[in-house]
Amino acid sequence: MTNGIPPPPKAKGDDDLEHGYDDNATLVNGTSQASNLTYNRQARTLDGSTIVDGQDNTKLEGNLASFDFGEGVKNELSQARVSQDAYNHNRISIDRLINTAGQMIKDLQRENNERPIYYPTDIVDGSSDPKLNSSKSRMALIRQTSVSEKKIEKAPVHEDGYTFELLRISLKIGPGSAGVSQSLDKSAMSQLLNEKFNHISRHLGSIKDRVDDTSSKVLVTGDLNSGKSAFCNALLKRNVMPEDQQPCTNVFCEIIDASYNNDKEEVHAIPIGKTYNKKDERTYEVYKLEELEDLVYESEKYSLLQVYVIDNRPAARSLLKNGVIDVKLIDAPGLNLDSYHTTQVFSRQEEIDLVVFVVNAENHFTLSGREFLSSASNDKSLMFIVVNKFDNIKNKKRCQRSIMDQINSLSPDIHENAGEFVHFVSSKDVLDKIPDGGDGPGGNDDPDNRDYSSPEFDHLEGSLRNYLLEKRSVSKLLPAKNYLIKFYSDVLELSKINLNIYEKEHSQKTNELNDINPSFEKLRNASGDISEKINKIIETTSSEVYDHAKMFISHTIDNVDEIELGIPFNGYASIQDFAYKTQTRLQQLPTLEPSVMKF
Ligand SMILES: Nc1nc2c(ncn2[C@@H]2O[C@H](COP(=O)(O)OP(=O)(O)OP(=O)(O)O)[C@@H](O)[C@H]2O)c(=O)[nH]1
Repeated sequence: MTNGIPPPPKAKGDDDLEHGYDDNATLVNGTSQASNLTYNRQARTLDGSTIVDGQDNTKLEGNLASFDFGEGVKNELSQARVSQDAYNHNRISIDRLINTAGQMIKDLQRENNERPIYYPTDIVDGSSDPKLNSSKSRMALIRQTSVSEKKIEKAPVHEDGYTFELLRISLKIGPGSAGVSQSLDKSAMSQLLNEKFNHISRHLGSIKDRVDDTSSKVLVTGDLNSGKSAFCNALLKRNVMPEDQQPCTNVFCEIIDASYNNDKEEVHAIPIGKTYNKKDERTYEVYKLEELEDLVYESEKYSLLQVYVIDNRPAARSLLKNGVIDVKLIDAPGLNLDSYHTTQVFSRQEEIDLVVFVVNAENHFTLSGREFLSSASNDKSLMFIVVNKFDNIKNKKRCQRSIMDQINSLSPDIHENAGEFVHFVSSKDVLDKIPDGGDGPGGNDDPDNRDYSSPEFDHLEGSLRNYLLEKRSVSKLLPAKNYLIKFYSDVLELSKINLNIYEKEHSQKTNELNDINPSFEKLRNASGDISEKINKIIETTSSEVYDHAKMFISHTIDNVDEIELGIPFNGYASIQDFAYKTQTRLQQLPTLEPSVMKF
């Protein structure tokens, strides 16, 4: 077979890595923590009745005993629902905190532009560690820890012992240059701080995308004919994928909820060499769902089939789309020499949250299955093992014991948590109970009156949902939480430092004010006296001027008829002319003129 696969999708944090941002460690840590997950939930490892006769396999007994298919399993789905609610609650809280952080950054930047925020530059020399002082010892350390020299650079520590993480401003400090930072003026520091804020803001945006992303990919792989397609159908409660006794699925099939395709059920076949872009019809060919039967053989032509199906189940039961975790199932071709490498590469993609390995209960682990399991990358080492066709097995206990022994030698981690990760099921039994059409658009299924119940399969589904939720919490919510903790502690520390400085400045200014207060009081009193005197002078002067002017005007008015103006009065007909001439004459009188001008 020549199965080509699309290039592994770019991890969402790659952009940040390309830009050399220092906070990717948070995200990388988050991811790596996922690989260290141990699943020791009480409910799964309770000791109880033994269904295996093993002698030295007490752990196995415990794990298998945890296959409690009685009352406990009946609640598996509702437990998953509770976990989903809890996850959703945490996701919403983190979402809100991201929004608040974004707003806080805007406020800080506004403040920083109006009045530069103080950033502590009294940095203790980070190279003071004697281990790092000589070049010889530095090299030894590098060799010993096999990390790059860059990674062992120490973060600058501030005087009060706090180390900024996200708001760390890397200033070149080395022996003999301890004063470099002090020489940076306030505005240069505030600019550097603004750049930091911008970067954090961008990073918060990408974290938000990750937190809001509800899609999860589950790769279903396993030996040829082990029942991978039947298992996918059993999960979907619907016969979507073609099944056959002969090798059948040769092309990777990604099963997605039809809501991602305008609620249309169809298959998008992506020719080898093309990269799928749903918006660009030149990158794929469209087929009807019924044509899937033929398409799955076309491995020479297609690298991937995007299968859009409608899942009519209520959101809480739907695996493909329930708003908390929307699962995309990938039905892989059976493992053989041709497909082995391709499947390995596929399983390592960052997007794949979980690998489900389907084993045929009749054959146990084949060579390729054993190889796949033992060489699984660290991150995907915790995979689900579905031992299918268990209905065909007569001596079930012997089969279980033998397969568990194989698992123990291949992956002790999985064996340790077998109750969660190993499932003995019959996909056929589940499918046999589904009415024709299942939950598809033409299905005659009444979602409220179904009886698909298969305790083993319900348990498997519940474990699967729980694992995806926990994995998600670790790979998406935890890094976001860590980042937010760092952000808020940095901002808190910066605020404390600034508050401290402003309080100091405040008390210094208050002291200065207290010092100059007596002189100020003296001056104020003196100025009060002076202004009183000035007022008095103004008052007496005005009243004198007023009296004098009044007296002068009265005198002039009293004597106006005594002044010979020499203007004849020619009767009332020409009184206007007489008045005008009199006024002109009066103005010309030398004695009156100065007083008229003055007032
Ligand atoms: N008895 C029984 N038969 C099953 C079960 N699951 C699948 N089968 C049958 O096994 C055969 C192979 O099933 P598929 O689902 O096509 O297997 P597959 O692993 O997808 O096959 P390839 O993709 O070709 O590797 C079919 O005839 C199924 O009906 C099961 O749980 N019990």
